[in-house]
Amino acid sequence: MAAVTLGPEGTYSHRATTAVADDGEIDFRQSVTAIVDAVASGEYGRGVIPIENSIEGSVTESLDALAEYDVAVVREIVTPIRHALLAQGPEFDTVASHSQALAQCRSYLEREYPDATLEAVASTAQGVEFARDDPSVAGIGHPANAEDGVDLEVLAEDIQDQDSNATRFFAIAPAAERSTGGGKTSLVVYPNANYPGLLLELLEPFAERDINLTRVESRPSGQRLGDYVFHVDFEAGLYESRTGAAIDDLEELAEKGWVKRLGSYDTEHVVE
Ligand SMILES: O=C(O)C(=O)C[C@]1(C(=O)O)C=C[C@@H](O)C=C1
Repeated sequence: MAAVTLGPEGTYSHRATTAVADDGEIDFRQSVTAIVDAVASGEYGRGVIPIENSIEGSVTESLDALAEYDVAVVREIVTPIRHALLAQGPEFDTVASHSQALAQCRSYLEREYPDATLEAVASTAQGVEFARDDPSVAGIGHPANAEDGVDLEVLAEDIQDQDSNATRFFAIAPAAERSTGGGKTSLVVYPNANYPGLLLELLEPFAERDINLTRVESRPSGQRLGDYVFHVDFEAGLYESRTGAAIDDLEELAEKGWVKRLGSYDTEHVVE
């Protein structure tokens, strides 16, 4: 079953995908939304998208695409992210990378290259491609990208602002493959309401049943200012009766909006 992820070859998403692509066939898209769209339409059986980073937080395009498209989350992949600075030589004036990678190296870049122009591009691997084409550009990405094609110099390694830098990815599948088994579950809740205590009421169904929430993130609904969609992750499977009861309560609270079950899944830690 072919999988699709963020390209070109050599992105961190690509590395995470090799962990879950059964037959090794992997295609690439230039944006997370295009990946989710391709999986929702059934063009691909699997997709891998970045969700959250330990330094920079949510990948908001991914959260919004999960709220908008009908797909299932079938696995969570957590991988350490160790960035390198790659260029044809030390004389460059621009650093090109994914906005998440630039942000994860913010202190390093301000300290070592305060005058460099930072250019946000579609992915880390695309930034490295630009560096390969242009001596005035350096890329930030996985150090192994230096060896593909025309060699680049690895000017510095481990330039992320925290040694423990890690990113969480979701493997997604067409909605019909939604699983109820697995240790964690993700939901998206749109209450379409705003009153004192609403957020507290949304969290109570989990607290009452001793379900441990691992993340609550709000995103603008896009409908009007101050109106939010909530992404909720917790440690219980959809197959558990307590999860079903908690979701029943949520559906009642969100009677003017909706509750979307993204699926239950297990976590894989990929170390390179
Ligand atoms: O550009 C890449 O290599 C990606 O796979 C994207 C991405 C992200 O969006 O967070 C993935 C992992 C790292 O956190 C940096 C960038």
